[in-house]
Order: sequence, then C-alpha cells, then structure tokens
Amino acid sequence: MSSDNAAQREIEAEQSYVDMVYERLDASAKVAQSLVVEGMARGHVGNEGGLVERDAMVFQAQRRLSALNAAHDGLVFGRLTMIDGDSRYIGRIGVRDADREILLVDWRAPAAAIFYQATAQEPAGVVRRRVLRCSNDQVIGVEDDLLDGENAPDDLVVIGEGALLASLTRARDSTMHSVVATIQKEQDEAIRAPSRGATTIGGGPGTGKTVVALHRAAYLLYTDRRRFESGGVLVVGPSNVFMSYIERVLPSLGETSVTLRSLGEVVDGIRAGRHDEPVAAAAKGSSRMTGFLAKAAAAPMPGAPTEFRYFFKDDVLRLDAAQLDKLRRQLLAGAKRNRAYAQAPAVLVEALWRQVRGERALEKGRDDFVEIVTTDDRFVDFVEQWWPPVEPIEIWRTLPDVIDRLSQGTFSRVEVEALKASWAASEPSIQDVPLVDELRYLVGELPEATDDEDEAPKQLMSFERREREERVDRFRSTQSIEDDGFAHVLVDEAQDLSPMQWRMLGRRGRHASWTIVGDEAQSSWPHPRESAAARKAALDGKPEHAFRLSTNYRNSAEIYELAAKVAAVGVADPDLADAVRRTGEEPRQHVVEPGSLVDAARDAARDILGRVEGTVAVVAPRASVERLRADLTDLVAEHDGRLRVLDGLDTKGLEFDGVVVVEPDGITDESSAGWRTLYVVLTRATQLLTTVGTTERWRQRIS
Ligand SMILES: Nc1ncnc2c1ncn2[C@@H]1O[C@H](COP(=O)(O)OP(=O)(O)OP(=O)(O)O)[C@@H](O)[C@H]1O
Repeated sequence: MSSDNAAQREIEAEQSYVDMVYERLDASAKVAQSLVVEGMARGHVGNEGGLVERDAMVFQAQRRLSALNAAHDGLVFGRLTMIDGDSRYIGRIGVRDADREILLVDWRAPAAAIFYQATAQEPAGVVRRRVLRCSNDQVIGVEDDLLDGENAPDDLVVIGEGALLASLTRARDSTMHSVVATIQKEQDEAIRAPSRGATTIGGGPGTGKTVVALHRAAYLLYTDRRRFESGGVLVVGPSNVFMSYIERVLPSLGETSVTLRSLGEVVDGIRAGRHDEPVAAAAKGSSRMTGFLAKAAAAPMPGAPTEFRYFFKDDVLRLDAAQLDKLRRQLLAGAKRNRAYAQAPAVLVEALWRQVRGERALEKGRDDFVEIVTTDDRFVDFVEQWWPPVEPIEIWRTLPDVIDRLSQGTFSRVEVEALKASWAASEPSIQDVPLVDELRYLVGELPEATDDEDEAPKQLMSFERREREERVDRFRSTQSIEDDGFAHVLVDEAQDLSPMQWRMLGRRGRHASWTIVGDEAQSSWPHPRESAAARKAALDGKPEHAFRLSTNYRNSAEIYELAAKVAAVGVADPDLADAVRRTGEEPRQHVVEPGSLVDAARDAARDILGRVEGTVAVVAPRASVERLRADLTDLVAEHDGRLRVLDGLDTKGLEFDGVVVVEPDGITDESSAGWRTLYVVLTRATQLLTTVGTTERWRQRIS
C-alpha cells in the first residue's frame, strides 16, 4: 500500500468520527436555538418574573449558540492513541453524545493536557499523537508524532512530518490564528499556570508569547468561568492594527466575552491611534506628569470668574479672588472636584452670610438668606461658571495653556515645547489616554443625577431641566470609574508601557490576576527603570510567576541571525530565542542613491510579493512613512490586502511573510530606543527580508 493510500484511508476513517461529532454539535445548536425561541415566548407572559427568567434563559442560550458557532471551524483537531488502544479526541470545545458519553474533550480540560505535555521522553501513556488538519468540517490531512514506538501495535499507521512544521510554513494572512492543535510543552505550561498574582511570559521574538497569552485567557475562562466572565477579562495590546490582528483567536476558541483594547482605547469614549513624536511621548509617559495633572485638575477652568458681587437688602456682598481661592481649596480638601460640585453652593452661601451686616437681613435670619440666595439666578449662574462639573477631556484641553504656570521645573524647556506642539492637535494621542484617565480619577464623578427635583443638587434648581440633563449626559460619555475593574488583565508588549500607562492599567487590575507578556529587547520605552517602578506599583505586591518561551517559531534562522546582532546593540544581554527553521534565503541589503530610494523600495516589495504567497510589509521611519505610503498607493492597491506600509512602532506584535525595511539608519536614529525598534522590524518577517537604505551605518555597526 502506498503512503498516499494509507494517508487517504486514515483521513476517511477520521472523517467518519468527525462527522459524528458535527452531528452532535448541530443537535446542541438546535437545542440552544429552540431555547432562545422559548425564552422569547416567556417574555410574552408579561409579568416581571417572566421577563427576568426570559432574559437569563435567552442570554445563556445565545451564549451557548455563539460558542458553538465560533468553534465550528476545525472543531476536532487532535487524537491521542493510548497504550491500552483507547482513543481520545481533542477539540475546541467539549461535545458529548446522546448518552452523555464524551465524544470530544475540550482542549482546556485536564484530560486534554497530555495532548500537549506528552513527549517521546515522557509519553505518559500516549503512543501516537495525531493532529487532524481540517478545512471547516472536512479532514484534509493528518500529521502524527509517534511518542512510544516500543509499545505501539504493529498495525499503527504514522503519517506526516509533524504538525508543527506544517503549520509554521503556511503563508501568513492578515490575522493571527489559534495554535490550539500544535501548542508546545513549554507553552502549555504557561497557558495552564494557575491564576494567582501575576504570570509573566517572556522570551524573544516569535516565541508565541502573544498566542500563548490568548490561549491562556481562554483557559482561565474555562477553568473559572463564573469569576472571569462576571469580573471580565481585559486584553490590552499596543495598537489598533495589532488588536485587529489578534481579534479572531479567542472567538475561534469559543470565547466571545473578552474585552480587547489597544492602549489608545483603554478609556471608554476615546479612540486614539496616533503616536506622539519621541520627546513629547517620553514626557507624557513619565510619572513626572502626575504632579502637573493633579494641579491642572484642581485649577479653575480658563475664563472662570474671579469675583462675585451680590446685592442683598442693605449689603453689598463680595467674594474676591483670594477669598474664592480659599473656598476652592476648602472644597477640594473635602472631596474630588466633581464630587464637591454639590457642596459648592453651601460653601459660597456660608461665606456670603458671614459678610451680612444689614439689620433687615439679620433679623430675617440665615435660613431666609440661604433660601433667597440659592434660588436666585444670579447666584446659580455664578456657581455654574465658578464650579462647573468638568469632563476630564475638558481639563486635558487646557493643558497647553496651564503647563508653563503649573509645571515649573518639572519639565525641560524642550519638553514643554514638544508637549505644547503635540497638544495643538485637537484629538488625544495614544500617549494622552493615560493622562485623561489620570484626570478622570482626579476629578471624580458627579453624584448620580436624580429624576426627583427635590433630591437634585440645590444649585440646579432654577435651571432649565434640559440644560442640566445635557451637561450630565455629556459628563457620562465617560464610563463610571467604578466600572473600570476587571478580574483578569492581560497586557501584551508590556515592555513598551510607560509609567503613566502602567498607572492606567493598574487601576483596572487592582483586584485582578494578571498575565504580562513582554521582551525587554523589543522595548520602545526609553526609561526602563522608571517603568519598572510603575509596574511594581501597579501590581501592588502581587506574587509573580515567570515563564520563558525559548523557540522562535516565526523567523527563518537566516533572518534571526541578522536581527540578533541588532538586538545586541539595542540592549545589553538580549533574551535571544532559538530559530530552527532554515529556508536557504539570506536577507538582502541594498544601498542606493537618495533619489532612487522609493523606486528601490518599490522594486524590493514587488520582488518579495512575487516570491511569497502571503502578506508583505514595507516599513519606514515615522518621519517618512506617510510620504512613502502615498508613493506606493498604486502598489498597495494592486496587491489588495497583501501589502501594507507601516512605521516601526506599528509593526509591534505583527508578522508578515516578507518585509522590506526602508532606511534602517532612519529607524535607529529616530529615538534612543531606535535600535530596539529596528530589531522589532527585522523580526517581523517569516520568510524573506530586504533592507533598502541610502546609508548603511547600522550594518557597519553590527559587522
Ligand atoms: N505552538 C505553535 N504552533 C504553531 N505556531 C506557533 C506556535 N507558537 C507560536 N506559533 C506562531 O509563531 C508566530 C509568533 O507567535 P507570536 O506572535 O505569539 O510570538 P511573540 O512571542 O508574541 O512575538 P513578538 O514578541 O515578536 O511579538 C505566530 O505565527 C504563531 O502563530
């Protein structure tokens, strides 16, 4: 029998088992669907109990349905043949037959752990590990590992060269895929680590840190669904491009309840996608910002009145700037700015009452005075201007105007100018988001508005109702800070987090367990010590458990050898990974005249596009990427979806079959973290790498 025939026979045999599992999956989906319909019908009963019951039932059934649908593609991916002849099938979710017998073991269940843990040295009762390659519900191939040849029956068929290699050499597309069928032992250990304190996953580029962390999120949800689903799991990555790259992994593992946010989107209501230039970015990320922001959060809004005059019977009552300032401090000493909103009228009225000397007023007494003043539009208008409820973003907009006055000595002249220039753009950058978050916590929230006029803060009584609601609604465009906490926080590319970003995430993970993924050698943050201190504060004494991944599954050995030399310039003692896959394709380097740089980049991209099947990136320094993108519009359009033009920072965490690096010296010169950024860029390529530059100082430095 030829090996092709043998493989075909095995595929057919597996297909009949897989068909049976799909039949059961479809039956479960039908049950879930009918529960949704039944649940909806219960709503028509009309009483409150019926509605609550309906909501719970429909919610559960719909969740089950979406998990079943999400797991459909490639549902069955593994089979263990045990020493006693039994078989165990492993899949994205668990499936039982009509008699509740297990047909498919969920990959996260303890019974599936040996699928990942068994090795030829320690087979743990497994004779053969088989990976089923499927396209939707069709088995298209099998790849076997014989783990225990001595105990294998004579007729055991072993096919293929191993599933891992087959999966590593596939062409890359625009999204990351689950690696559930080929998780390696050291990766599995990090995935299944208990959820206590902070689990850190380190290792060089391409070692699977991201994909492992995502599988870990799915694992945690499986092991303690109540805790993690109700408390929430937050996954934070560096950029919007990165988030869309990873967004399909968890749904394909049947998990749809995880919150994915890029660093520019952590605060509700803000979607920032732009990086600041390095000087402004470093200043905004520094913990020196905290003191300045605290002052800005306490300062009067620009244009706030500095005096109040009030004519009352025989008196002219007056609060001057110094008195108002004192009252302001008194209010802020007692509560956060927006919380003090309700107390402001009382404090002002009290200060005015102390000035009353006229007999007529004194005779009528304090209560009469308070009643008259607080319902007088002149007073109400003044309070509204002097102590308005503020959105953090409104204070953020004042920063360029107050920085000179409020930050004396904290920032250098160069930093102040860079900050002002960056704030000239009307929308926040990625680096501004933690600043807005800091301000949210500094100013606090308004007390809940109430529909009952009597309970509403007094100062609003004579206001038009519509105006009040508008203001309060606007304020609420930012979610309540009480809702920020999560049960688990997973941070990817953590080496890049600035101190201010750590503070922002720390607030979300105060009571959470954490998974922290990173590689110092890829860091683009220039001040690691300051960040380490902020990280420590964010984790607040939680115990850390470290895992290190050692094999680079992404880069060819040829590409990684070049990149590793660049890493050694960027950081002392980089954590280098073992890249074992050789392709015979050495990276190419071209040096050209400045006038032909764009043409050379275009030629290199065209060449690579012709030699790989999957995605290609052209990567340039930040300062020139927009221009290059415009120059290459036609090429990008011609290769719809396969070619992207990016700057170095935007390539974080991504991978492409081919990469063209334009002007590497421009990338290393860009910031003090430039060499590490170049290391990141070079390690994005799975197969082909070409550099094109007008100079080659970087090559001389590493040779
Ligand atoms: N066990 C595995 N089986 C198949 N592919 C894998 C495995 N582990 C990792 N990979 C693949 O290797 C590539 C790199 O993985 P990933 O992006 O998670 O690495 P990383 O360590 O986060 O990299 P970087 O630090 O450079 O961003 C991905 O294509 C991933 O699917």
